[in-house]
Amino acid sequence: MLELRGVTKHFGKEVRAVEEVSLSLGHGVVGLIGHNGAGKSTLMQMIATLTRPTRGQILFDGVDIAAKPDAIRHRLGYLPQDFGVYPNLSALEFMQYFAALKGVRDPARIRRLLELVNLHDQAHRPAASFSGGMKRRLGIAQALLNDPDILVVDEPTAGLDPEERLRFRNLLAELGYGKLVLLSTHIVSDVESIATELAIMRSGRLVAHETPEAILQRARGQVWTANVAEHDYAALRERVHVLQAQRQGERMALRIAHPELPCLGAREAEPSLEEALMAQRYALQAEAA
Ligand SMILES: Nc1ncnc2c1ncn2[C@@H]1O[C@H](COP(=O)(O)OP(=O)(O)OP(=O)(O)O)[C@@H](O)[C@H]1O
Repeated sequence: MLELRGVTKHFGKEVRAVEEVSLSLGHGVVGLIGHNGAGKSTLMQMIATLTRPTRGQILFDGVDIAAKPDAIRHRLGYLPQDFGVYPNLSALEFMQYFAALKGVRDPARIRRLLELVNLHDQAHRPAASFSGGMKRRLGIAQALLNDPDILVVDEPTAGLDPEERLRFRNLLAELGYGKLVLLSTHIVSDVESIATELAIMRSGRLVAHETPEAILQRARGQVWTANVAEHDYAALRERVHVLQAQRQGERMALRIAHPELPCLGAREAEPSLEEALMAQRYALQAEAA
C-alpha cells in the first residue's frame, strides 16, 4: 500500500532529519519507534504530504505522492503530535467543523465516530475542557472522518495517564484491521501489545523493520534475572548491562542483558519487547567495539 524508496529529508546543510529510508507497508499497526529527534515526525509529515522529501519517493498504491498529493490526502487520516482543539467549540461542533472542511456530509458518521472514541456522552462539552486523553480521542475521531485507509498518529500517548493510554491503545488496535495504522512513539511498551510490525529509527535512519515476535525470538538467552548480595552488585554492574535493579533488603533483584550466564544463580528470563531491543542494541555495540 505504502512504499518508501530512499526517502531523505535535510533541513539546511546541517540537519539530516531522515536519511535514505526504504520501507514497504501493508495493513496492520506499525510502531515507528525512536528516541526524540530520531526523525519520526519528519517521516510522518512527509507521508502526510505536509513536507516534501529532499530526495527519494513515497508511493501510495504505486502513485508518487509528491506528484499527486491528493491521491493519498483523500485516503489519509493524520493526528499530529501537537494536536489542539479550538477553545469555543464543543466536541460535536469541532467534528462538524472538520467534517465540513473534509467534505463529509453525513451527520450519522460524526455520531458513530464520537461513539467509537467513547465521547458521545460528552459531545456538547467544550473540547478545551477535556483531559489530554479525551482530546487525543477527539483527534482520532477527526482523523477518521474520511474513513481513511492510512491513519498516521504521531506520539499519541505522550502525557496520558495509564488508563487513557490503555484505552487509546485498544482503540488503535481495533482500527488496525483492514487499515494501515502508523503510530510513532519513543515508549516501546506503548506499542508492544498492538504493533504487528516495528520500524525502528535512529538518527534519521531506519535500523530495523520486523515483527515484535522476531525481535523477541532473537533476544532469547540474552535476558536474565538474578538475585545478588548488595556488595556483589557494584562489580557485576561493571561487567553486564543491568536493565532493572530493585533493592530487597540486603540483596538486589536484577534483570540483566548479557549474551551468556551473567553470574552464578542467574536464570534466563522472558524478555519484554523493550528489554529485547536493549539487548539487541548492546549486542550490536559489543560487535562494533
Ligand atoms: N523544520 C525543521 N527545521 C529544522 N530542523 C528540524 C525541523 N523539523 C525537525 N528538525 C530536526 O530534525 C530532526 C528530527 O526531528 P523529528 O521531529 O522528526 O524527530 P522525532 O523522532 O519525531 O522526535 P520527537 O519524538 O522529539 O518528536 C531533529 O534534529 C529536529 O531538530
